[in-house]
Amino acid sequence: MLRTKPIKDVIAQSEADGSDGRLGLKRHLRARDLTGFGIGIVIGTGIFTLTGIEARDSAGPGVVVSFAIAGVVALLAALCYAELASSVPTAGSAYTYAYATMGEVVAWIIGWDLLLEFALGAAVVARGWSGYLAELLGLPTAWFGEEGSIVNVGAIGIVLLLGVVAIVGVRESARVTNLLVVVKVAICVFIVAAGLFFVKAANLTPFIPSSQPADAGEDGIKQPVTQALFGLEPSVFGFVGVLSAAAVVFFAYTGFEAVANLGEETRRPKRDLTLGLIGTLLISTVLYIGVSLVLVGMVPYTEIDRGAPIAAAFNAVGAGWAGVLVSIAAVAGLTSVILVDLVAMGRIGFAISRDGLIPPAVARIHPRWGTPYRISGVMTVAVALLAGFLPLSALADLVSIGALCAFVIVSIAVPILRRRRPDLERPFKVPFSPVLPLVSALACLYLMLNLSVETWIRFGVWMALGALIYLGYGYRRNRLARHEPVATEPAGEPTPTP
Ligand SMILES: NC(=[NH2+])NCCC[C@H](N)C(=O)O
Repeated sequence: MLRTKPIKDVIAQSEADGSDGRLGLKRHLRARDLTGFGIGIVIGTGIFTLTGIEARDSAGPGVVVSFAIAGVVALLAALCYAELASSVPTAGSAYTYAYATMGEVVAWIIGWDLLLEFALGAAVVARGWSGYLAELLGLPTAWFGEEGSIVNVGAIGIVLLLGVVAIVGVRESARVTNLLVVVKVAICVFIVAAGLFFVKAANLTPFIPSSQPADAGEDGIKQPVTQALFGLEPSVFGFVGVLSAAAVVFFAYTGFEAVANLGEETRRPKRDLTLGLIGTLLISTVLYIGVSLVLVGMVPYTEIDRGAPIAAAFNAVGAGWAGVLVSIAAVAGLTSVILVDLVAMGRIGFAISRDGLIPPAVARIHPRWGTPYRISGVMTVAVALLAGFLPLSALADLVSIGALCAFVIVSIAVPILRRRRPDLERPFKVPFSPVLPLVSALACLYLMLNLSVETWIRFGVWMALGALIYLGYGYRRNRLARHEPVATEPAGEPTPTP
């Protein structure tokens, strides 16, 4: 279980599989596309809905500080990702780094965790997408996400449609994503610029309302683990509220890691992955702080709308036309989130099955499209079913805990890889290692602990399921266990098993 996959094999494999002319993934992407993918997956439901809920219920105008805190933590993790991704550009990202540094069982945990994050990320956002679309076009909500309806046709439709785009090619996906990103970023900038005229200083005081007792849910399962552990009275507002809001709005930053899964499809991975990762985070942090500041400045926090806070804020100041623009941005934004989630999910599944921890037959790359079409196809259908039939709104926190868990491992992997393979070429290095990577790991862990008891329980159930699959299949059947070469076979044609 602790066996590691030698880093030279990882590199040889990603180079062989990724060179054009073979049946590998195709190298089409440039730094601009990577940043497009990054912003494509990052800016979405988080800023358009969570901002309102957390300002109203947990942090007040201090939600701006929550976004700043979450942004700094995400940036630290992105620096760690940048070091690993630029020195070992592989489709598996965190999963592969863990395989090379901490051993197979940790790698599997992370791989399984990432599948949760990306599949559920796509499904949760598809739900939100459907609701926004129905509102924008006045469609019958019974089919588009009304509470209690049996099937959500809109969510299924968008997932299948974008699944096809993801399978047909990474270049096609990049084009669609870039277009959507331009629309949503332009509208976000507009929101900030237009909203500034309506900001009232009075709305910003008190900036962090004083603390108040909170509803902890039945058996206290809705309160943050930190409060439950130390037996604190559940509370909101005050700095405690700002911190727990930071853990929730962290969702808005999740997904940037998808950039690191595109290393085998990038022309100059060593340079461009770093640019894509850090560029994505800087741009989104600035936009988030701007948008959230304008929102809490426009409306007293006690009157912020929970469903569509930004559009409602413009309505409240008599600029209802801006609300339409905001809805367009939300639909464009959510579309790109789902698309990039589906693209990345295929790459993670591909990397895991290439190693044989799930059946290797699904790792095959399509000869013309250059994408892992089988695994992407299977997982797209699974996501469509999840999005169509399960009540998902409560599961966004599960996406965040999945992301944070991966970030903890990736941060720890940085100093480990520096010791174990000191000679590895590192185009980008995290400054002040091991201090900064450790701070990053602890900060992510702390945010995890600020998520609710309920979320931890659900996460535990998913991980236990993963452990069963590993023991039942992956542990025995994978390539390292069977002493099969991992680097020499031409991609796309799995070695016939005797
Ligand atoms: N892989 C993921 N984490 N996907 C979900 C991304 C969600 C995105 N950050 C948003 O605010 O809408």
